[in-house]
Amino acid sequence: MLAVRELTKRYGDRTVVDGLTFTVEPGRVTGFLGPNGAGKTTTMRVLLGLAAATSGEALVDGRAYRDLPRPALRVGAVLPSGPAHPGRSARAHLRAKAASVGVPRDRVEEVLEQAGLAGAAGRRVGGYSLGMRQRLGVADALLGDPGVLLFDEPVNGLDLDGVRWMRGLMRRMAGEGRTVFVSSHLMSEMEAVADHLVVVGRGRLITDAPLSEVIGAWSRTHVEVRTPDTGSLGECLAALGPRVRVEAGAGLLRVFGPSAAEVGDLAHGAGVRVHGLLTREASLEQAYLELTGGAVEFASAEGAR
Ligand SMILES: Nc1ncnc2c1ncn2[C@@H]1O[C@H](COP(=O)(O)OP(=O)(O)OP(=O)(O)O)[C@@H](O)[C@H]1O
Repeated sequence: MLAVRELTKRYGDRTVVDGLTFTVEPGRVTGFLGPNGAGKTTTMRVLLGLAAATSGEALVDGRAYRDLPRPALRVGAVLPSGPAHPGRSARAHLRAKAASVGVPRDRVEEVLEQAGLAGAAGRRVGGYSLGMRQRLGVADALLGDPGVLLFDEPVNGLDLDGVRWMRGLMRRMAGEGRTVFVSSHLMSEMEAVADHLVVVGRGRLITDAPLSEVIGAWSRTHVEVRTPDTGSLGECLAALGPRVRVEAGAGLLRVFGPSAAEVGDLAHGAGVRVHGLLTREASLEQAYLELTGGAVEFASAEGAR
């Protein structure tokens, strides 16, 4: 289990994590979601003892990382930097680590197998593809058979096979009762893998809730209509009464309530030209945009509009 309590991290006069409190429970995949620069990596680094908290605490199984006896047996992390020296083979790297953390040598072959790297284990890591380096990161994290696993943007740079494999691995690890905490800014990825979400923006907690609850509360299936005559169609829709809600944009209406067929028929009946009609299902992406709209640190001018 992970517990972050009132965690604050400052770099100079910049507060990048700001009084963050949440727990990550075992037996499920918890997604750690937030815009670029929201403080996800920093929080993970504090949990892993790689950065010091300015105040508050970040605990693994009730203790700060530095106070964990044999931490590699408690917590494993898959980080974007990857674990190994490029001149070494994966096997040599893992054997050295096994010796230093007191894990039997046989375990190296097991984790190489689990990570799908057995066939390439004798090759220099410097020649590995990004996907193979990610797999080595997984083998490294699993070496001590830890109950807690952290993944920082684990599918970055992976091909479809790699993405599916990584998803399966995270689900399996949670199914075995481990604590699985995974950061990402990829909505589709989180929707596919997470049971629970911790969403942050500008270092602060935005929400901590089951995935289904986040989608249910912050996103609704609706119909998107592109029309050069938003005014007339908007009026027809408003006449349908309170079961219909309409949001207007430039040449675009978002219609909550009726189906796409109803909206299309209504437009046809009213002689309004429609250039596009699309059902947008409730999704994490929609929910996330609602939730984090005000918290994006590096928005493009287009995004900000
Ligand atoms: N060592 C450091 N010194 C100074 N500033 C830092 C340091 N590490 C991170 N930051 C800043 O802290 C902020 C939060 O960064 P962090 O990497 O934790 O965010 P993130 O949520 O993981 O974002 P991303 O999705 O872009 O990785 C960023 O603005 C970053 O520039």
